[in-house]
Amino acid sequence: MSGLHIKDISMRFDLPNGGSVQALQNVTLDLKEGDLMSVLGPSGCGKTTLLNIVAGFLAPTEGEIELGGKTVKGPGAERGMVFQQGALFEWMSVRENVAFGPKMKGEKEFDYAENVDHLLDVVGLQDFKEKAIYELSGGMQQRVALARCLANDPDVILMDEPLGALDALTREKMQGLVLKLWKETGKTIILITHSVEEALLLGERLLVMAPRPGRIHKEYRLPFAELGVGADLREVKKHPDYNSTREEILSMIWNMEEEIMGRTEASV
Ligand SMILES: Nc1ncnc2c1ncn2[C@@H]1O[C@H](COP(=O)(O)OP(=O)(O)OP(=O)(O)O)[C@@H](O)[C@H]1O
Repeated sequence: MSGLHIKDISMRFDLPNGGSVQALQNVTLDLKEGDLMSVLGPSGCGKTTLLNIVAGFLAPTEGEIELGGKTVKGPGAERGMVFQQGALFEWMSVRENVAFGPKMKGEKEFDYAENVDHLLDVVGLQDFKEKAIYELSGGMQQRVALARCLANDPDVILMDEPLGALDALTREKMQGLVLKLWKETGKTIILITHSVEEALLLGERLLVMAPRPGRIHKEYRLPFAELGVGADLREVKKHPDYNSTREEILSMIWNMEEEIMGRTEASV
């Protein structure tokens, strides 16, 4: 893969009442192989729309996505998606869920079985391979979702609030796992989150988006993801720049939301 290029993307949704919503306007972004980017921004700033366009689920009104020199024209195995709730196959075992992609590609079990076992070990599910999905906790289900995504060996992993439904402790453990997977696999990862703390920890690049129209507001390059690999994330949060960057971003998003509220109240 020679990089992911988001080239001057705009997205307008036409509404049934004849109006329209400009969900994204002129978004341009280049990611190189192995980049870990988190995306933050107030509700409605187009984060999910952007991810869906990169995934190929939506075609932009203007602009294009290029991955490895090829224009994205729809979904493809080189882009894996992890959702907030695992979107797993409830009736299959953990192992069957992870093996699903390679099986659908027509690979022989003999060829993929070892990798599936390895991935389940990597995400810490070695003792749960034969369990049914409904027997697992939310955190474990997200581990399955990560392993299932990796089993397809995508170049780019797109995560839409992957840890948003988890309790605080499980979420912290999973943040460590995301960092470990990023380092060990060298995949390019884009992760949407509503948590400023999570965005700081899981973004060596952190993108703040602004709404109406959805656009890039500011990008940060941060040391915390690199420092967090294999480390205690609570220690990373003691870095002298962590709190100041968090406060800066919180104020930025707070001000955007105040502005939206002001506009909404003025228009009532
Ligand atoms: N299918 C659609 N039809 C009409 N409008 C849409 C559609 N999808 C998204 N929008 C609008 O586009 C804008 C961006 O939505 P999007 O879901 O991408 O934002 P977001 O930043 O992911 O929000 P949130 O943080 O609340 O999930 C919003 O105003 C939303 O209402």
